[in-house]
Amino acid sequence: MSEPSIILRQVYKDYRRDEFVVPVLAGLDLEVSEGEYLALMGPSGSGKTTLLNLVAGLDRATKGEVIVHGQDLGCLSEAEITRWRANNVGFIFQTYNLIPVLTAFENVELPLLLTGLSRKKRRENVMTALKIVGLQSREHHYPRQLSGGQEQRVAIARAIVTDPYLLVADEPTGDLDRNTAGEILELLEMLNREFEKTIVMVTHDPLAAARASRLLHMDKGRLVDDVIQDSRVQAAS
Ligand SMILES: Nc1ncnc2c1ncn2[C@@H]1O[C@H](COP(=O)(O)OP(=O)(O)OP(=O)(O)O)[C@@H](O)[C@H]1O
Repeated sequence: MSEPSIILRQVYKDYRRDEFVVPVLAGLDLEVSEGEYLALMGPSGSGKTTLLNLVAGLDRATKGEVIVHGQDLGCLSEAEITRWRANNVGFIFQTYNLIPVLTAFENVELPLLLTGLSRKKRRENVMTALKIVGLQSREHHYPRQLSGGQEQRVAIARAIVTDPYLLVADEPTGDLDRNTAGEILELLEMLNREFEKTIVMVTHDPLAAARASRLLHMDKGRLVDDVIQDSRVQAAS
């Protein structure tokens, strides 16, 4: 662990609905070190996804600072933050969000189409990512020809293909049975330990949370508990 590389200082987030203002985060402070694997838990509506979206540059704070990997996200224009996201963040969703008419290879290649990489280099990077998730033999398969667990693996390959600094995962095992969920969690843990990806994961699943190196509990937009889980492997088994 080194310098904090995600810093939230006095972060406020309100949503506006017509003339109503819904305050969700009210003065949140948080520091995450490079290489940490953070799980966010808490009741529905407590602000977990809101926090995840701010850290990933998908949404902006109403007030306060969000600094990720040395970049103050509040200083970036819309175009700059889109580019920043493409280079720095990999996204993993509960429902995989694969494009049904594209093969596994083409789905994983998508984020690389925004870069200036040659076709040959793109192919190399896609095959490396598919290999890391154990699906190099499924490159020509369409999402409907894959199991849920395999679809999530393809989605993870797509998230890592640009070699981002940060992976954000919103309920990554929410749609999977227990065994398949365990395999996906092992993969995330490997990406954290071996590839040193910083991970922020929202989850309702205590088994998933037990895999993380740090567990934050949120309630009503506040951080109410912050636990370093040194014994995460034992806790998960
Ligand atoms: N775009 C939006 N516009 C208005 N209100 C929103 C918006 N997004 C979220 N909210 C509100 O903000 C609050 C926090 O939502 P958030 O999705 O961050 O909670 P959560 O802890 O992730 O919940 P869950 O576990 O159910 O996914 C909720 O009351 C929600 O209704």
